[in-house]
Amino acid sequence: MSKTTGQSDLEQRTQSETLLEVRNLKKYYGGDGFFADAPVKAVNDVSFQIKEGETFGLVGESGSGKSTLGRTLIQLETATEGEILFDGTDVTSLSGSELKEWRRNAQMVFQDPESSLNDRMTVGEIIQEPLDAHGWETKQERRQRVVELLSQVGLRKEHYFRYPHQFSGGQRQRVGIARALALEPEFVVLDEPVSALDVSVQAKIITLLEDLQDEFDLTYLFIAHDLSVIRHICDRVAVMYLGKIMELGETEELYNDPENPYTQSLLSAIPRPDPTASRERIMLPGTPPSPRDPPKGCQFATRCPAKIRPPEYEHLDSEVWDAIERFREVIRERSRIELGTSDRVRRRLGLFSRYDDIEEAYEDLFRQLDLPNDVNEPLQTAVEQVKDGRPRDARQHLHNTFGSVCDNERPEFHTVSETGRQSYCHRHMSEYEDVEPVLARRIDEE
Ligand SMILES: Nc1ncnc2c1ncn2[C@@H]1O[C@H](COP(=O)(O)OP(=O)(O)OP(=O)(O)O)[C@@H](O)[C@H]1O
Repeated sequence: MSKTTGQSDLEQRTQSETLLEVRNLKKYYGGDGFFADAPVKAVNDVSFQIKEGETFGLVGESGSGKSTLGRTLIQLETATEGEILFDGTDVTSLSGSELKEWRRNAQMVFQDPESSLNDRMTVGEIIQEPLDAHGWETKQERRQRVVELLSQVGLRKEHYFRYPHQFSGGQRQRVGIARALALEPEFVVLDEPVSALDVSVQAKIITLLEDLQDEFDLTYLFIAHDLSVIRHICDRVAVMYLGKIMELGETEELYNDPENPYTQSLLSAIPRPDPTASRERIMLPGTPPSPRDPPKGCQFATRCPAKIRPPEYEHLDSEVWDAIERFREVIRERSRIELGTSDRVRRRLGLFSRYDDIEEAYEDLFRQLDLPNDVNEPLQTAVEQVKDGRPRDARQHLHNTFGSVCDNERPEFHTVSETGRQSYCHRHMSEYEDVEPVLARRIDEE
């Protein structure tokens, strides 16, 4: 990338061209066939752009869809729907030589250098393999290129004939990087490239990646669950949850002033050097829902500490509200279990069935709480419906009573800063209270 004097790297990258534009991308697994389960919605309608020369981060909990998104961008996976535009061409529709050319130009470095390198090949052969596959120049020039790559990633010529198992984790990752760079790609997906390494080695590999980016004008998609690594290396970052992007913007700004309740919760978990610093840890209740059955409204609705409530429950104690949300989670899970034949027979004979433990769940969650009538009645109705073998009705009943816009409608992306940061949350609409005071109140209550 050419540099203009007086501008920081970030300023230049902000102004630079879009390398890749992702539009409404979906990647579902399974779900084909009449009797199949619902598909796993690993990536569920995401749109963003990656600029030339930047490092774009993807962060989020395990299972949020980061690797699937990375693999789909370089066409190791076929997109279910949507577009990935590179130079105006949709790479999801490529085939034959055009697809081969895109695969040359877009490479991937994997998390685990242990298993991603073939232990029966020498390091030289491993790095040379993509050159051979693409018929790059002559055999002698390929050998020469490998020697050059070894030196570029900080290895030596004599390493050519060694085997991966003779190398340390850091050295193996250098081999993985050399292999990815062999065909001079423009775009590299780095999928947790340092998470399997010791901390001291991590720093060296990150420095190497930064140096290589400058030297070869590379654009990176950097995937990690480690928030500190992302903060260190990425210009911009997208925070993912259950297949969706929740917030996207410049890294420093997003880390200093997160706007989305999910980003706030995620960042609050980073240990702070100063224990008296103001940000309190937000404990997320429950577990992420199944990606086969994601919430219909906001993906984060079932766990959100700033969830919008129906007006009549606005002032309900947070402890009671959280217990209602957990109870809804239990019922949601019940409604996904189909009772087997023996369980159905047991129920008909009046014996204990898997649905009967709903009373226990109710007791565990609400025993110690003082429940107003307009809360307890719908809960009791739901308990009876589950015991009666109708968990789906119970789920719907609780949805009708306690559901809000967060359960019913997908949020829009809202611009939440002057630099154009985007956040996916209903609370950014003027008719609702902002996220910040709601979370502050909750933390005070705890
Ligand atoms: N080949 C596959 N077949 C079926 N489901 C899959 C497949 N690959 C991923 N998934 C599912 O897709 C969802 C997203 O997985 P993915 O690996 O992309 O998440 P991730 O954020 O990268 O998590 P991790 O950090 O644990 O790798 C998960 O629910 C996962 O189980």
